[in-house]
Amino acid sequence: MKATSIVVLTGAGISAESGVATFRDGDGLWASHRIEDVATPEGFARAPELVHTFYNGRRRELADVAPNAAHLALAKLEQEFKGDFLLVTQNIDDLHERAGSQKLVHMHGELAKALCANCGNRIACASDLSTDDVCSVCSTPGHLRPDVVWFGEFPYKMNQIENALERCDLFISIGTSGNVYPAAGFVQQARYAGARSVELNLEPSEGVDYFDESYHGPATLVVPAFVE
Ligand SMILES: CC(C)NC(=O)[C@H](Cc1c[nH]c2ccccc12)NC(=O)[C@H](CCCC/N=C(/NCCC(=O)O)S[C@H]1O[C@H](COP(=O)(O)OP(=O)(O)OC[C@H]2O[C@@H](n3cnc4c(N)ncnc43)[C@H](O)[C@@H]2O)[C@@H](O)[C@H]1O)NC(=O)OCc1ccccc1
Repeated sequence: MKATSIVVLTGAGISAESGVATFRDGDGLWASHRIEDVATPEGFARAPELVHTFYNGRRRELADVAPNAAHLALAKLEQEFKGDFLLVTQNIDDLHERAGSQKLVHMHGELAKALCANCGNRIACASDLSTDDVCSVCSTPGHLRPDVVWFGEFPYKMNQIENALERCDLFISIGTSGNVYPAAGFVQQARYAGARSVELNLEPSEGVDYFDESYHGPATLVVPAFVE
């Protein structure tokens, strides 16, 4: 792999063949749920039970899915690549970790964690959350929420991500539709830094014209083919 510093961005498409729903495909999450109700702080304030049901369901599903060849190919690339490497995922599932990825940031949070909206305490979360749950630090009930970034909220690890984008000479975007910012703007930031940009996706994304190269097909085929 002719590169000295790589940034990889992944979206729901990389987990689709593992059986994790995407957002915008026909049977995607946004086809059966309103973003305003389940993925905004306002929605959580209005009807926290509805939000807990949405994320509890997605957390339970993780027990029935496993990393696929695309997740495994990225973990192998990370291990073998001698240069700087950062995997930035928009996904809140834990399939990258289970595939062995370590140089990984979840810019939109993780289902495997809960956050107290009152005191900011973070805890590991492997079971359902409810409004009866009490924070072990501030001992107040009803403030524990999924540790995910909702619309209108600031994504996580943005400084680390932007530093890596400024340094990278290869930017690879996998399984994302390029609809949601700031992630959808990373390709421009990488190009501005002089990086070669590559899209690996089932179909052309919203931002396909920003990429130097694009290879379209199922992630389990195009990702191993590109990184090996
Ligand atoms: C709708 C959109 C227009 N709105 C936004 O972008 C908003 C507002 C906004 C900010 N800046 C803007 C600029 C212009 C316009 C709007 C904005 N952004 C925000 O609110 C963000 C916070 C957004 C985070 C929201 N939370 C998510 N997820 C966590 C929760 C949860 O998971 O429930 S977003 C969620 O949807 C996003 C899109 O999903 P994708 O992963 O791309 O999935 P999708 O289904 O859309 O596409 C799947 C793709 O895979 C492909 N595919 C399918 N199967 C396969 C397959 N088998 N193989 C390969 N590919 C496949 C398909 O072809 C498709 O292309 C992901 O980010 C995902 O995490 N916060 C913020 O901006 O803070 C301030 C700021 C500004 C600048 C700099 C710093 C801070």
